[in-house]
Amino acid sequence: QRQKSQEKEEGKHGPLGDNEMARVSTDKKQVKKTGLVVVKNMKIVGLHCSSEDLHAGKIALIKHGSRLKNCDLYFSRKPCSACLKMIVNGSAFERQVEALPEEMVSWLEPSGLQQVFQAAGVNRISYWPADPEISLLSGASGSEDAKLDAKAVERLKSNSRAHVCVLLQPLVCFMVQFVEETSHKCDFIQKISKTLPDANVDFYSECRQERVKEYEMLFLVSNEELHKQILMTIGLENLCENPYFSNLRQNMKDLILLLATVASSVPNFKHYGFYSGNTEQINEIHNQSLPQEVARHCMVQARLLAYRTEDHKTGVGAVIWAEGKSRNCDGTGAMYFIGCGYNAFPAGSEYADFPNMDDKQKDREIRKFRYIIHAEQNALTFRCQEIKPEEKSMIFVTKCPCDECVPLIKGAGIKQIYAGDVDVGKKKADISYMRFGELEGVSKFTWQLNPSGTCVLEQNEPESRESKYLQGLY
Ligand SMILES: Nc1ccn([C@@H]2O[C@H](COP(=O)(O)OP(=O)(O)OP(=O)(O)O)[C@@H](O)[C@H]2O)c(=O)n1
Repeated sequence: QRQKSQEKEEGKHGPLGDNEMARVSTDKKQVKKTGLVVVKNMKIVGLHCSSEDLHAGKIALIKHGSRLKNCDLYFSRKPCSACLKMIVNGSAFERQVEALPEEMVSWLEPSGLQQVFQAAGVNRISYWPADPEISLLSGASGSEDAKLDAKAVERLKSNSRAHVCVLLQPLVCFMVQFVEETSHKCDFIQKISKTLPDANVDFYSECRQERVKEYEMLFLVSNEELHKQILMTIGLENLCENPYFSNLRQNMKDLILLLATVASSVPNFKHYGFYSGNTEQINEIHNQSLPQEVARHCMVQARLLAYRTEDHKTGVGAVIWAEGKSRNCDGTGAMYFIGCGYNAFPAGSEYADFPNMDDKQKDREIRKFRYIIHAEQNALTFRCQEIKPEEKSMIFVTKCPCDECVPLIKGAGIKQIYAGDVDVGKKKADISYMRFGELEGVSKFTWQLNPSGTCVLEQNEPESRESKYLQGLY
């Protein structure tokens, strides 16, 4: 197909010259996948990824437009000049207006000023301090274009109101250890150990090692000298001296280890995945589950969120995605982010505003359960997009939805639930999990061994379907 459209193009404009072709192909190679999180008032309002045609920053502009005003953007690579110039565009406007004499400002009012402020840009742009979006890794010393781009980025940065920075704090003490222990004990790993008691006990550590390698490849410049050169080119020469450089590398490695640990709690192991027990259900196109790799990825997002919990004992995370009717410009394909949440006391409450005892506490009045907002409830409350009844929307929850949440999820029009079912059918002291098993009209995909005995992905997922999604999610 690509060849055909290329021929068509050539018919219109004449074939591309050799130089032009070479430029196009190096351009493609230089643009590495970039992830981007858009945050407004401490709330995630967008999760994007670069696609074949567009960088993540441009996608955010297309999707949010002037709603990017006052947002914080978190990039997995330093954005290139083409993205940055658009993103800081509005902020420069605001600065100009601030500098205008008072008479001129009033002259601009009412409609003129309003327009200027509507165009105003983002607050802060943070990026991961490794290889930038226009890769400097293509040659030992980086290609000329990439270096020029890095210079342009610096220039745009120093002339913009938006604060462009690296945010990489050391993890709190014992964080990795805590995450490892909790990941090891999470419902997904527990289910494998229960259903396959003689599975290699070390499968969890093996998965973790694999993930660490994978993420180091993605996020770390393995050669330290090369990393220093990159930092120097992207204007971070002050981080190249020790102890700053070694601290930076250590913080990056710790975070990679933490991500890999969380990811290995939803492991790619044997034929485990999110499956529906009801085979009739999976035959209907609308109810088809996502490719396993994508479902696992979204569940890892939910697992990460669970660490923000305000519950002393159990963290739960939930993420809602929807699939539009057609593939759009985002690297996440037709899938787009709706909202996310974790279990916590009502937003804005202070420490000790509410009781926080668990069900072991005899006095029922000081137990937490009447006050804690469940992860699914927060995801629904703080969603940034509407849930459209005609679209396939899905929620990923790290724990089985309880009786309070099941009717909410169904009532909100969510079509699919991905969850664990370890507690299903249980009536605990304060929370019951009876309704999930009986729930109808919403497809349920629970973490289990593939009931059909073979790997569904190999059996009937054409490769294109898997890659259609995966393209964007990493
Ligand atoms: N689908 C769910 C299920 C539970 N939770 C949260 O998970 C925590 C613990 O739930 P659970 O372990 O099922 O309840 P209990 O065993 O009663 O918890 P505890 O022993 O801590 O009282 C609670 O904060 C609850 O709000 C949630 O957010 N979403």
